[in-house]
Amino acid sequence: MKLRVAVAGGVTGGHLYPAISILEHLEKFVDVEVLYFSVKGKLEERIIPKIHPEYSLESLDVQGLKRPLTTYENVARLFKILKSKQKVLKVLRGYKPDFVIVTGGYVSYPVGIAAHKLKIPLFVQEQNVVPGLSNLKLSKYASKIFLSFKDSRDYFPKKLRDKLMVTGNPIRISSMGKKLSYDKPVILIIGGSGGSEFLNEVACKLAKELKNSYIILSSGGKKVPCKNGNLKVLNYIDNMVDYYNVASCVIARGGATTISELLYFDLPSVIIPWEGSTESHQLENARQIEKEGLGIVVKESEFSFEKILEKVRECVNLNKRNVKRKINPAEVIAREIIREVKRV
Ligand SMILES: CC(=O)N[C@H]1[C@@H](OP(=O)(O)OP(=O)(O)OC[C@H]2O[C@@H](n3ccc(=O)[nH]c3=O)[C@H](O)[C@@H]2O)O[C@H](CO)[C@@H](O)[C@@H]1O
Repeated sequence: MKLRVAVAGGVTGGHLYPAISILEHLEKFVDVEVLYFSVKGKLEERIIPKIHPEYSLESLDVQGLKRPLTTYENVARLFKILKSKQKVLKVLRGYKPDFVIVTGGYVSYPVGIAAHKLKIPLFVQEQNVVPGLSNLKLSKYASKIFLSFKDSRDYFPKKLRDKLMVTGNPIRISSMGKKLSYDKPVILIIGGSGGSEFLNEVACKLAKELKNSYIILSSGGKKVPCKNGNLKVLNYIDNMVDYYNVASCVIARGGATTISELLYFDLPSVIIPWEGSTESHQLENARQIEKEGLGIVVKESEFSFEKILEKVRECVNLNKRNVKRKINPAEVIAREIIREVKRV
């Protein structure tokens, strides 16, 4: 059986990697041909050609809506989204996918709406505890809505309850097959897929204090205000699993996909959610780490370096590693999609 699938979800790694993980798991069961709607100039246009050159990319010129939603600038942005819907409709009419998957972010909206208009089965996947606007709007057209956390159920209307499935967030971690090894504990600092200047500064201060550790920082290409022998700065890490494998402690923002990865790999962590995130959703994601007893959440507004230093020392000493194999939520989602598509 060969299935044609059209996908949207990107701009940030948090939306992109779950989509790729689902596609890779679908391929374990059936042949798939993939058309990916990307956003012009964004992360997916750099990553997909590198890891899946066989996917076709269809680039859309869209921008997300600013908050508060009632700003003048949003009129032009909304117009771009509606215009891109026409392009998506045309592409989907020609491509005739068997189904469409969206994993959120503003690019998902025109693609999901077009799928609904053309009566193509639509699957929505949400990473965050607090669902994103596009996914919420599209949920009423979806055949199934896959949720990462059960707390998300309350955000959807009661009449959609039957379509909701709590699966966990698909984990897509690339390995270079290269075993890294360090002779001191490794503290991995990731400011999400775009980096965080705030965490870059924290990394500098920690490197100065914790001489008996290596600090590895994914900086997102943002400014790092120091150079230090035990601080290794990478603009972007292509093989996260290799670094997760050697990390004793991870310091991160509250992006849902990073949080899910930390939970999946049972990595002790200190989470400092980005407070500018829409509806403070990063704080809600981060709380899941505390719920599982895997780490601690420190609010940026209550931040003090001394507190972080103390928490990082505790985190490095935790050494909690649950090596038992877990089922990747992507596998559950892939099986469910195939079951649904066969039913139609
Ligand atoms: C600024 C912004 O809009 N942030 C949102 C975005 O975050 P963002 O893209 O930062 O999302 P996450 O932290 O959830 O995920 C980042 C992903 O990129 C990967 N990675 C990261 C750094 C690196 O060097 N290499 C690498 O591969 C991580 O392993 C992870 O898979 O999507 C998340 C999931 O919807 C949301 O919760 C975040 O609030």
